[in-house]
Amino acid sequence: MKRFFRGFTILWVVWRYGLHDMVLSSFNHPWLKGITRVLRLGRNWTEPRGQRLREALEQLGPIFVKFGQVLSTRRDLLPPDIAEELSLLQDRVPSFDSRIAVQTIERAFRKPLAEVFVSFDEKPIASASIAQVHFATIRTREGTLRDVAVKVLRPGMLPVIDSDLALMRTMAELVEKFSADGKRLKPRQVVAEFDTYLHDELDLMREASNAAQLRRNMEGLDLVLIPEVFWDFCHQEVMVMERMNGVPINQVDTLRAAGVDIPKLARDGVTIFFTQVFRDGFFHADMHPGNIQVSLEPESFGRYISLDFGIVGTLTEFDKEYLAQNFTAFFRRDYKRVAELHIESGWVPPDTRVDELEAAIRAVCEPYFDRPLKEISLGMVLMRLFQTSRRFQVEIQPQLVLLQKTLLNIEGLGRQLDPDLDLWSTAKPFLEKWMLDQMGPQRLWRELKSQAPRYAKLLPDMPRLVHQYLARNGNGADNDQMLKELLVQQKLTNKLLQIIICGGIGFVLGLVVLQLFIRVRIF
Ligand SMILES: Nc1ncnc2c1ncn2[C@@H]1O[C@H](COP(=O)(O)OP(=O)(O)OP(=O)(O)O)[C@@H](O)[C@H]1O
Repeated sequence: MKRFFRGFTILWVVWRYGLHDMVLSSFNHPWLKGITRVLRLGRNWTEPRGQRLREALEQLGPIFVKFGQVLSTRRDLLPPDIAEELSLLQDRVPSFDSRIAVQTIERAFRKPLAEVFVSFDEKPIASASIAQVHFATIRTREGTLRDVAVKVLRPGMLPVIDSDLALMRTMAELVEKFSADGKRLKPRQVVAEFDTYLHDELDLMREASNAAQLRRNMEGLDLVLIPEVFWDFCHQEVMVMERMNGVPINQVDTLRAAGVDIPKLARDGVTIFFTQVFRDGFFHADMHPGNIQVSLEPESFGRYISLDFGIVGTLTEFDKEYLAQNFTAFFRRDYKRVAELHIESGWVPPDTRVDELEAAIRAVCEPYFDRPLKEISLGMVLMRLFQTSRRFQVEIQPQLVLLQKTLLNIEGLGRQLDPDLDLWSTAKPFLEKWMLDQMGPQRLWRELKSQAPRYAKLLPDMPRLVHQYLARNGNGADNDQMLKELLVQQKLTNKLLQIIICGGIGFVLGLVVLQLFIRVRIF
């Protein structure tokens, strides 16, 4: 019954903002076009379609607002006017009663609030659709007092999410079935991705583990602070972390007045992102200004503070290679290579013609070279590349779309701080290092090192294994014969080892020469 009323509300909002007109007019069945005309009832909407969609989503509540926010990042799928308008969506939701937050904490830890925290500020400092944040103080196992931020999930979200998602799935199926654009927009896939995203956000243990991993990865870099997670105080619905103290990144005047080197800050942002992408393959993917602050504390002055670890992206070696090779081929204007890379990846249907794909990529990328290098947006290049690839039925992996969206955020942020930021020059050393790392002796050494424990375990066992084998397979003449065979085999193995060592030395020398070549030619 509840779902019926919710469905009815959605239909009403859709009609009120004229969204049916937008959706139905794209449907290719004549009878649906007829219904559109009837439903229009002589009304005409003066506001742009993007604005109407945004207002409708705001009216439908936080889950739809989140959906719009996530959708706004899919610029590869949406027309620019809609994507732009959806990016203005903000989940301005009233905070929930702090008594409910306290109840959630007490239920999670099965003890009164006063036994969990030394002090707890009942007034939330931030509130969003899924969670709200309170400040508190804890006593750690070592007995020290620490100031913390406590993120508490909004209660009762799961049934609301599940019911709204069920309705979204039905709408997606309809759009996919009847709309002319249905196949291209992949609405069911988009809703499925959103489903995973929302359910992930509902598990704060997951967010806490993302934070811990990112903190470990960023330790040596000295450019960004990530709050420490206090695992003894974490639960699926409650996350307790070190309280950070910084100035939001968009308060540039405050930062400048405090003496922060703003152009360096812009470069550091790019460095952090590319380190996360190319070194770690694990990146913060929710880089909106609300989640980024800058420390003004003397011991960490001018360093970034990163918050909110609900969305992270992970990249495989294959993804990284795809990115690095595409970027470098793009900057050499080698569009044939870009097309070949897409075909080699196996994402393009086998009957695709390389020359057609190459021509399409050239048409998309070439206009960028009209601008100075510092004005080129890697995020835009990637987006155009994905859009072009889609026309050739290339399935772009979701993690790469997430990366492209984050790249756009980083670039936007970087250029807001320093309009002269040359993204390519800042990114180049990473790609260079990564490419050398992939082909160089370091890789060989790393592989050998990672296999070493296996050999270290096998070698001491060898005599025992040989003895066992001989014992099991009889004695006397048979054993003599077997020992002879073993000696022959050992000789062969020695020969083989000599060949491998010589070959290895030759290979390493070859790689060194190749590296020198890459240094000179590629970059
Ligand atoms: N460790 C922390 N120390 C200090 N303040 C924090 C900390 N974590 C979060 N906050 C504050 O709470 C706000 C909301 O936190 P966070 O972004 O993690 O919540 P959210 O519910 O995921 O919000 P949204 O989805 O809108 O980004 C932050 O913008 C920041 O002001």
